[in-house]
Amino acid sequence: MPTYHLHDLTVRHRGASSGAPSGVPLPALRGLSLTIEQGEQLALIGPSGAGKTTLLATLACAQQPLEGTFTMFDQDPWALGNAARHRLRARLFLAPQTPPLPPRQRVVTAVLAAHLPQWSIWRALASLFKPADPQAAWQALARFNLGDKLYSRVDRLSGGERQRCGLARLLLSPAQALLVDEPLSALDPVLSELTLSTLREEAAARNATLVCSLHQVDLALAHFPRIVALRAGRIVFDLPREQVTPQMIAQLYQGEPARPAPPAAPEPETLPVKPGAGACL
Ligand SMILES: Nc1ncnc2c1ncn2[C@@H]1O[C@H](COP(=O)(O)OP(=O)(O)OP(=O)(O)O)[C@@H](O)[C@H]1O
Repeated sequence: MPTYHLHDLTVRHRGASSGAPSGVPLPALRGLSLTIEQGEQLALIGPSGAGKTTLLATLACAQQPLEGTFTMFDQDPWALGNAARHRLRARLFLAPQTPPLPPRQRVVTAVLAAHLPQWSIWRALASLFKPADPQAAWQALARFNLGDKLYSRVDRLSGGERQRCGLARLLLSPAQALLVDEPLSALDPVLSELTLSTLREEAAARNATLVCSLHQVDLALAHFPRIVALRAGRIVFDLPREQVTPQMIAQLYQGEPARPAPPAAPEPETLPVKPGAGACL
C-alpha cells in the first residue's frame, strides 16, 4: 500500500492572483500525479513559487484539492468525517519552514508537544507545568546538536535553532509520513548535513515516508534517492537521482519565469484547512 497516491490533482489557493489572460486564478498545482511508497525518501526541488509548499500542505491534508484523486494510506481524507480525518492526520507530521512555536514556551515543552495527539488533556496540561519526559526531549534535541537548549525559552533561539527545535519535535512524533519544508533555510553547511542525515536515519529506522523540499540541489542529490522537480505547479521530472543531469537542473531553474503576475481580483476556490494534530504548523 503506498503512503500517497495522487492522480491528475489540481490545487488552487483561496485568493490566488491570476496569471492567465482569462483572469481565472492559476492553480498552484496542475495535473499532478505522484505515487509515494511507504518508506520512500524523496526530495522536492524547483524554483520559488513552483508549488513545493503547496504540495506538502496537500500531502498533510491541510489543503484540499480542487480536482483529481488523492489518497493517503489508501484513504481519501476529504471523503472522511472530521474525526476520521483527524485520526488520519495524526499519522503524518508536517514540519514547516518556520515552526510557529509558542515564543514564551521552554524548548522542552515545545518539543514534547509532539505527544499531544496521543496524550489526554490532563496529561498535556500537567506536562505544561512539569515536562513529562525531558530525557526524551533532550535526546531528540541532541540529535540536532541542540541538547544545551533544553530549558531555553523558544523566543531566545536563533532562526536555525528554532528550525531544529521543530525537527526535534518531529523525532518524537510517531508519524509514518514525515513532510519537511525547507529544513535548511537557516542552517550552516555542517548543520545542514547533520539535519538531513538525522531526518533520513529516523525515517529509515521507523520505515516512515520522508518528503523534503529543498533549495539546495546538491544536497538533495547527495541525500535523496528520488528527486521530484516542480515548476509552475507541474512535475517537470520524477527520477532516481542517478538519472538527473546538470542540464535538467539548469533548465529547471533557468527557463522562463515560473508564472506571470498581472494583478487580478482574488477568487476564492478552496479553503485551507486546519492542519493535523500531528502537524507542526
Ligand atoms: N496562501 C496562498 N494564497 C494564494 N496563493 C498562494 C498561497 N500560497 C502560495 N501561493 C501561490 O502558489 C504558488 C506556489 O507556491 P508555493 O509556496 O507552493 O511554492 P514553493 O515552491 O514552495 O516556493 P518557495 O520555494 O518560494 O517556498 C505560488 O504562485 C504562490 O504565489
